[in-house]
Amino acid sequence: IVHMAQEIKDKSEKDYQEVYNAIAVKLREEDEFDGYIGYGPVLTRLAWHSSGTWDKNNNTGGSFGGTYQFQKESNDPSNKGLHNGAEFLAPIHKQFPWLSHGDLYTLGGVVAIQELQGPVIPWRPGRVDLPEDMTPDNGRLPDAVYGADYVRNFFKRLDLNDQEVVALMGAHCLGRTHLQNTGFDGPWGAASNTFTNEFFLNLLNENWKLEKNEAKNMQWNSPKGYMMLPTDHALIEDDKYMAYVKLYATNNDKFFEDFAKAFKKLLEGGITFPQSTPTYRFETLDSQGL
Ligand code: HEM
Ligand SMILES: Nc1cccc2nccn12
Repeated sequence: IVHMAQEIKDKSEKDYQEVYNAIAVKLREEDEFDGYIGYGPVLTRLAWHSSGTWDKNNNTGGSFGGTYQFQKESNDPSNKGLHNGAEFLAPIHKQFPWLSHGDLYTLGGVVAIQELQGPVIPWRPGRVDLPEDMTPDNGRLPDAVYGADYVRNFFKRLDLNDQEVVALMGAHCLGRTHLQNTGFDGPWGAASNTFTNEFFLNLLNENWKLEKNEAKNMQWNSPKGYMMLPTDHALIEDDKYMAYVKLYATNNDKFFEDFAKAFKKLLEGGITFPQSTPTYRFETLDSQGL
């Protein structure tokens, strides 16, 4: 299967910056969601989950077709809680009906990362809505209970290597786990809505204890009230992953640079873009003085 992005002839950078700004203003205004964490984290997770269904071996799934809009995909148990992000974006889709669902879900993640003071994520438009019968099966997203070998093998299907996997996992600096969504709890300490390299600093500096949580799942907890999933902790159990954890803990610029590249790659998995498609680097509200 080839997913060829369509050439968008009648929309300019200004039009897409207008969509970016509409999402960013709504994000700034609706700050009370999830105990004043806001919608940034769940929008980031929605962009990742709508892209993470891709299978490089047969080029099915991925962000191209916007199939998260169909219940078969949004009701995947792996997607529990993401409806909050989709409901946040619904009015944006009404305001800009020319934007495809695939472009909407991925752009939402770009806005979230950039407005939470993360790196600029280069982004290309042109994803095309696919019919419901092209929705990939459930079960393509990762479980949290396994170790390094599982993580490494899982991300091979998304064509992502050790360095890209560690960089991307840094997005777990955002938001929180919710017992009612995934059976993981915490952090009891302040959950963050600012994009930093603290995930890596916490991994290296906290005193982690493996404990059974209220949902009978094992998770790593620290005295300061932070938590890590088994798949998070796996990054300091494996020498190859550990080298990148240390790199990103000590070099925030390198983390930002590598995260931006890996997140773009994740959001574009399986898509062929025409040579003529521009790559947009959007301004944040702050940098526009808005
Ligand atoms: C081994 C791979 C991964 C696993 C097993 C995993 C698992 C999880 C789990 C269990 C949660 C808690 C969800 C909830 O209870 O509401 C979560 C949250 C989150 N994940 Fe991941 N994740 C993985 C990779 C990623 C990647 C690659 C990204 C983005 C680049 C990401 C971004 C997020 C964000 C932003 C949240 C917070 C969501 C919120 O606060 O509502 N995760 N993840
Ligand atoms: N915030 C958050 C979300 C998901 C996973 C995770 N591990 C450590 C922190 N964290």
